[in-house]
Amino acid sequence: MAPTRAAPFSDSSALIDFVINQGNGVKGLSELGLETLPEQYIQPLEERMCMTNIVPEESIPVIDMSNWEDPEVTKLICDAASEWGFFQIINHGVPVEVLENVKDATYRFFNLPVEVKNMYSKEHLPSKNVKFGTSFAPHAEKALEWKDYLSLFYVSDEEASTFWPCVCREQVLEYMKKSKVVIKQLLKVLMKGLNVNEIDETKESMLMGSMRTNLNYYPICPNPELTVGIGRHSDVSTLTILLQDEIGGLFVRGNKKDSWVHIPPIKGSLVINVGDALQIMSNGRYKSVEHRVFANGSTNRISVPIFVNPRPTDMIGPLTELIASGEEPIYKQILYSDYVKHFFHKPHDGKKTIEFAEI
Ligand SMILES: CC(C)(COP(=O)(O)OP(=O)(O)OC[C@H]1O[C@@H](n2cnc3c(N)ncnc32)[C@H](O)[C@@H]1OP(=O)(O)O)[C@@H](O)C(=O)NCCC(=O)NCCSC(=O)/C=C/c1ccc(O)cc1
Ligand SMILES: O=C(O)CCC(=O)C(=O)O
Ligand SMILES: [Fe+2]
Repeated sequence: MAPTRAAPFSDSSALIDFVINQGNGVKGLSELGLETLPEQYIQPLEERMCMTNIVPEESIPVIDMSNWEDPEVTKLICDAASEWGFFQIINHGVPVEVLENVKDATYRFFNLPVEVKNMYSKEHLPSKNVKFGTSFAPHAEKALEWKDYLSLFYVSDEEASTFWPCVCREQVLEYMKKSKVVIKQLLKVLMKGLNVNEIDETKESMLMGSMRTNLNYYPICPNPELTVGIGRHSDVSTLTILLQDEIGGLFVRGNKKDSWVHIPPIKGSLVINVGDALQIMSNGRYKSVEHRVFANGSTNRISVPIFVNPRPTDMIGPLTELIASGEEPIYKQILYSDYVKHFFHKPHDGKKTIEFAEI
């Protein structure tokens, strides 16, 4: 590790150049051994961890998927999706070694030399489906987030073998493939909870027509209390399947006013959350809930979400079955790629994205 330095950058543009343009990311910053957090990462007071009202006595449901068709289990799933928007699943059928392999692969990717990782940045790769980046929307954010990521949009195995980094390709593909079984089970249960008993081809495309896996890397941070790993947001997916490591730091908005609830790591479990697309399709019945990730002062952390999405070309809106049964639609029909573009073009701002779809 380089000797400890307080402020190695002459000005703000030198730091931005190092982190974003040269592709060193926050991992590069972290490895400089900075004593203090660069000011670009200092979040407004209200977004910081010290201002957060954490409720230790609450926790999201943990659901055993062994008997996923049992009415008691299906009720737990539907209730969790409408009350919390988040739950953890155990005995979900995705082999532990598949999960361990994808975590190892995440470290392998981020430990590559900067020049190699940089080949996967937007500027350097001809494919739009692979993106190595940092923070969320660095050109639009007032304060940056302490996170680097690799985002992999799945098109086909052939496309992946051409463009995805070979150090993680097979492991991510296997993780996606093995997760599909439990994704289908969850969607079947959630649709049944809305009295939608058949998932035909059109509906399957709307629910899970495209998938994106992100490898998130949150390096050790000086002054973690001043910044965030990821700011408050809800996902724009239908469902997100999240693998986190044993470090912790993911918080979800609780049911009490202004409260936040920690999602404790459980070995072998997966965190499931409802995204905006499912909130829209269920006409508000299932909730996509704000969540955020704290920065950590002593340990690197990784997480690997699979975002299960409609296809970019799908029109999404409240399901016809719900409207036919007499419900008043609260969301309009929108082109899914317009919704996602709206999300990516602005900094994280909690639950605001969904206003784009409101009538
Ligand atoms: C609308 C997309 C995303 C892009 O369309 P495009 O017209 O080809 O436009 P660009 O590729 O130029 O991307 C538009 C902007 O979004 C940015 N972007 C394009 N994917 C990405 C990307 N995965 N990451 C972070 N910027 C991106 C991209 O860099 C660019 O930023 P900028 O150059 O500043 O205009 C299109 O690929 C699409 O419809 N994809 C399929 C659906 C899809 O990916 N859904 C997303 C599910 S992801 C999700 O639920 C949550 C993600 C999330 C991620 C990070 C968080 O911190 C929190 C949550
Ligand atoms: O790192 C985590 O635990 C959560 C990541 C997340 O919310 C996201 O990538 O959308
Ligand atoms: Fe998220």
